[in-house]
Amino acid sequence: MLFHKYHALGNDYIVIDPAEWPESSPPDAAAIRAICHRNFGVGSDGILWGPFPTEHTPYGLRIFNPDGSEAEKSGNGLRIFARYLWDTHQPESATLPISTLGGEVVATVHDGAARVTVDMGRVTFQSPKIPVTGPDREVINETLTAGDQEFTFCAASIGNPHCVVPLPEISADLAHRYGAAIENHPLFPQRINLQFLQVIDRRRIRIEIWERGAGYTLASGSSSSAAAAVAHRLGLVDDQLTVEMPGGEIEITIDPDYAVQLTGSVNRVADGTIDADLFTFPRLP
Ligand SMILES: N[C@@H](CCC[C@H](N)C(=O)O)C(=O)O
Repeated sequence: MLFHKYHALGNDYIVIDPAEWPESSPPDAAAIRAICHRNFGVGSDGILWGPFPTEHTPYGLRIFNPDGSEAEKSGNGLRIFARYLWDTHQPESATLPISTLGGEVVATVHDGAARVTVDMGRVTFQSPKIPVTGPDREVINETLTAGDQEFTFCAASIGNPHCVVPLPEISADLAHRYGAAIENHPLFPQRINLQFLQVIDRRRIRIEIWERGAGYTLASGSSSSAAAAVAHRLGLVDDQLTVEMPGGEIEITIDPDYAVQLTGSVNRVADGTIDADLFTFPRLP
């Protein structure tokens, strides 16, 4: 059972290639939780299962969170997967069409594979598409209560769902304190990824992230895309900007139709073998 570990700005993923796995289906939720566990497993912010052939591309990808749930899209997961394909599958072109549950995207590997760009698709703020409960509307500057605090938020989807909370100052502590309550808020029937957003200037924002199914992470590509698109929609930033996260920086371009392109580094960490003994531990905390 081979695995390949990469990180994109500290957002780490394990690639499991179906061609190297003993079963034809991906590991089940319990096995995913064990593999991703930071103490009892290999440790990662998720699992990338692919490539497998689809109707439109040889590069099908399924993305799993460390709690065993499946995500529609992941910006850093896609960038890592493109780098994995480049490292191991000898693709004819550095531009790779990849199919996810959240739609088809195109990734481009460049700078000797040190950096990867992904055309993430279009951001929508429309409630049924995210989804957010209540009437059909753009979810801009609404309020929610989490624990002891009321927040003004915007919601967006770029294939997967995001809640963006703009504030004058942000901290990792905010994400840790309110992340789980907002992820599981009744407004969001499929749960949600959360970003606290601080606008530095018209070309730079900072975010702190709480990911659905993963918790606090050092970086997130779809979160960067959603937060940048919200900041642009609110008129606070230009259409080209840098997103600062605890793990590093991503460059974003936003088209007039809110199609988002993101670029940043990807690093290869390790190739290894998962031992069957990992799955025998009776109960993970
Ligand atoms: N780290 C990712 C997002 C992964 C999926 C997310 N947790 C979800 O459930 O939607 C990224 O880089 O976009």
